[in-house]
Amino acid sequence: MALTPLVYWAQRHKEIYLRVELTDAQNIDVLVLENVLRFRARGHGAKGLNEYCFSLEFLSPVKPEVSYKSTQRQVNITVRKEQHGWWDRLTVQERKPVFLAPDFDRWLDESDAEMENREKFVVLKLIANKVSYYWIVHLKMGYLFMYNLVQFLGFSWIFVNMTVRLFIFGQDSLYDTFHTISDVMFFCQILASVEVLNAAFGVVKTGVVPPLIQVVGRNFILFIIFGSLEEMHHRPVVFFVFYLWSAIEIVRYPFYMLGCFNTEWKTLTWLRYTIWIPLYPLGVLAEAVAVIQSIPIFYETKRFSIPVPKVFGTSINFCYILHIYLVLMFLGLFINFRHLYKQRKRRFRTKKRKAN
Ligand SMILES: CCCCCCCCCCCCC/C=C/C(=O)SCCNC(=O)CCNC(=O)[C@H](O)C(C)(C)COP(=O)(O)OP(=O)(O)OC[C@H]1O[C@@H](n2cnc3c(N)ncnc32)[C@H](O)[C@@H]1OP(=O)(O)O
Repeated sequence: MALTPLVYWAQRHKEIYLRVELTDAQNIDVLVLENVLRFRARGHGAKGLNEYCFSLEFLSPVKPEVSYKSTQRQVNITVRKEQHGWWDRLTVQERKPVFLAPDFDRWLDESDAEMENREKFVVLKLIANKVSYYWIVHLKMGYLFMYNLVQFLGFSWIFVNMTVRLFIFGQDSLYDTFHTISDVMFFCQILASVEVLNAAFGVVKTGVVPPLIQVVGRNFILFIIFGSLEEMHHRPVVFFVFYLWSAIEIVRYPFYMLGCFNTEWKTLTWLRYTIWIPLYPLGVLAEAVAVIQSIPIFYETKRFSIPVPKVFGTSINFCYILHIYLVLMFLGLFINFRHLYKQRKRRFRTKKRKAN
């Protein structure tokens, strides 16, 4: 006659765990049919080596798929509940079968189980946060690296091209800079607007005003003063402005590229935070010369003149706006010069502290 083994049980919100006390169990047969679990196996139980079996009709619906694992000491069975929830007891009949007892090794009451679930949830959330943080950091790094690489290639092309042409054609090269370089310069400067967005959205750790001044300032010169006035295209001032702009960028962008990998090359860092000292005032001076040279052209051609109501005259000549812009340029130079000076001090102070 088949005997009944001792069975211990515990539950979670999603599962039922059964531990059948049978050592070296063989020919195990477990199945769930119409919410009734039937177990049969041969092994060493309370009555020695024998055929053991039992059946349990569950309190609430369970999934028909059942999984079990046999170890030397016991058979562990897991049954999944059809609906997540906490059961008052295991079986339909109120009286507990005599072979069934709580598994105190795994026993949790409802609130403990909820706590366990919550802990699991918190751990999973932490893992998910870590994974998404990892992806965000790597995406940001990849994006910044590609951006800086493209700018570096663009400005290197400009700088090398202008230098080679200067060596080959000498002074003559100063007169056709716009025609040979402007397309790439337009591309790089339009792209540079991204730097304002990077600062605004916290992609890089810097204020919005310095890049905004730089982008607005340069694009004003490029599009309004050079781009819109054919008369300016052949002026040597274009050469000086483009050369000064690209001279700093072929240092700045590789510095950022290394920064994306938390790497630095001391000489490059020094150059990035030093050569702006002569280059920035020279650059703004060259831009001011360009603006001053463009004033008579705007005055004569009346280009971009702003129409006003008749009582004030016919229009405001754009050259008056340029006078105001000249003042703004030196204000902008002052703001960015101070910003870069602070960045330089911060950079070299931290370096010194790290060295100590
Ligand atoms: C409000 C509008 C008003 C308009 C008025 C217009 C007036 C215009 C007047 C002025 C016109 C100026 C025109 C420009 C002329 C010239 O350029 S002349 C040539 C010489 N120029 C220069 O030397 C300036 C070069 N430009 C710059 O240095 C910058 O553009 C800057 C905005 C002036 C300063 O850059 P900033 O990002 O603030 O400083 P950093 O120290 O370099 O960076 C801070 C941190 O951010 C990280 N970072 C920044 N950008 C990137 C990036 N692209 N990729 C990766 N990381 C980046 C950087 O690594 C720093 O991080 P930490 O290292 O952790 O500190």
